[in-house]
Amino acid sequence: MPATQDRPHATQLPSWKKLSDQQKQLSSKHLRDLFAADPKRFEKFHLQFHDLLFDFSKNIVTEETLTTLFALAREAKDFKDYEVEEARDAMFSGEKINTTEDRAVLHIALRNLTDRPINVDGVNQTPEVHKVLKQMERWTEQIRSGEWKGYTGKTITDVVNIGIGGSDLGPVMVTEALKSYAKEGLRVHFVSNIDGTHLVEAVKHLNAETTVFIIASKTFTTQETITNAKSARTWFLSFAKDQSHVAKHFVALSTNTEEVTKFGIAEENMFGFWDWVGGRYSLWSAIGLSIAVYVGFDKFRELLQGAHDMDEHFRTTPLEKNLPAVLGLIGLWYNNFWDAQTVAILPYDQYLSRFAAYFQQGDMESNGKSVTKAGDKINDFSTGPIIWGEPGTNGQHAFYQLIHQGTKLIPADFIAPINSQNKDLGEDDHHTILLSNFFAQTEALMKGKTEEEARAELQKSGLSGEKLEKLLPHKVFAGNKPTNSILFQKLEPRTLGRLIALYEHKIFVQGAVWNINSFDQWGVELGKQLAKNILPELTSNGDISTHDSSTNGLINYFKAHYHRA
Ligand SMILES: O=P(O)(O)OC[C@H]1O[C@H](O)[C@H](O)[C@@H](O)[C@@H]1O
Repeated sequence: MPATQDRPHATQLPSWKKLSDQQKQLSSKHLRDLFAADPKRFEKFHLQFHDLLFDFSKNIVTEETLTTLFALAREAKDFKDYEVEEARDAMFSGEKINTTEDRAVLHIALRNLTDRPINVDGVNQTPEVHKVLKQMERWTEQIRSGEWKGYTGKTITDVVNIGIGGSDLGPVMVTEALKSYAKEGLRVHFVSNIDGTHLVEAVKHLNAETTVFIIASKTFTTQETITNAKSARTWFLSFAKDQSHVAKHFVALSTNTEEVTKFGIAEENMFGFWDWVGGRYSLWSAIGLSIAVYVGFDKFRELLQGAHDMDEHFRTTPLEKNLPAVLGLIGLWYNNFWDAQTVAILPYDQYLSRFAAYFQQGDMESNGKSVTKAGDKINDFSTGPIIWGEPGTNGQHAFYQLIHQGTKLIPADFIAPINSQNKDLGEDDHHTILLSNFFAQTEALMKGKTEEEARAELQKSGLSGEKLEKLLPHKVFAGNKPTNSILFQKLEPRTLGRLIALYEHKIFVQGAVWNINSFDQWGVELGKQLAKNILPELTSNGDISTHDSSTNGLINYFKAHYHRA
């Protein structure tokens, strides 16, 4: 790789320049015209993978745009180590692509249920992965069958996962998504926030005799998790009294045996994983134990299988037919050439209510970077988008107004099952109503409503003259708002696995084009460091004057009004 001063930026690449020109040409066109000009647009711009249908025809793209995006993904060899396909191969072969932490990135190994060896430093990781899966399976069955008893000999009814970030969001999202597969009489709860309220409210109605705590922390040093775990232990011991009962009620998911043992959890109750599992990619590892116990190990295995299906697709399919690549490159198109700052993820499925929140961490922690892998400051293009969203149709009654008529461009992903898990509720079919909204919204966002159409509508409703003219501009929809539509048969574990892995690899593709490290997260450190300094100041005597006037003012105001007990 050339020295910093000789390295071209992504923006100087031939395809980048072409895309910039194409954007200028396309900005005078409307999606309506693109559809009118080509009746085969849907046929051309959709892909299918097993039960997933990915329609990207309602994007402001032409075949030329896509060809140039694929070219962009393949060039840029001269300023980085890998183009996208090479970067992908490097990940799959266990290379240490997380360069700032000198780690491999192998969540794909966690769902490799085959015997294909995946080596790190010459050591095949597959047998170890399968060993932990076996251990998880055993424990899951013990809990679900009632064989594992609490300290008074009762069957476990409640499992509380204590973790935060990647050790919380994945299990929260997936247990919600697969709720319909849950075992009757076994509940899962999640405690993540250091705010004591979270723990207090979670355990309020639980019985210590029938509750198991899963302490989930890759590092086992995360302040929130360890504090919550200690308080959970205090709560538990206030009933169980005897320290020896902790063994039957606390298990740990971690890479840090030493800290787990120090906490008082026996090694046999620890489920391990490895430094090559990033927190936000860890639901497939032991971190998924709460999922496995809730839905059963077979279903957890199906989830892994689904992700593995997508891994294989991503690994072996040319970019042109590769779902994560197309999703990623279209996202990059808006991010870098249309100045879109955000992406809305809008699942028309109540079970996917935490999907957007999950990928807030997945995407924003991965691609929220402003230096390249080589350490060059990025100041001429934008990296990871802001991810947000809520399930439809709730979002429609809340924030869609801004997507339709605001001044910002918000590309959106619409996601829905074709068949609901819940049918025959009464007179009306909820699911067709739900899906009619999905189709209507994507159509409305694409087409909009012209002034002529709005005028005709107002006239039809009996309005005319000045009244009509006054109202008219408010009734116009510009349209031309891009959306992706993803439909799948039913929210089954295997499908969910495919869907999550699709978004994971989308993040990978974008990070690879931008040449950033999508697998570290140094940005979360500074606040943690400062909080460590501030904590003793909150309980010390007298006013604080070591910070800026705002921070001093806030701390001193807090101290003046805080009552510890
Ligand atoms: O699993 P842990 O080591 O407790 O880490 C939990 C979380 O905290 C960190 O601050 C990171 O930002 C996350 O990526 C991580 O998932």
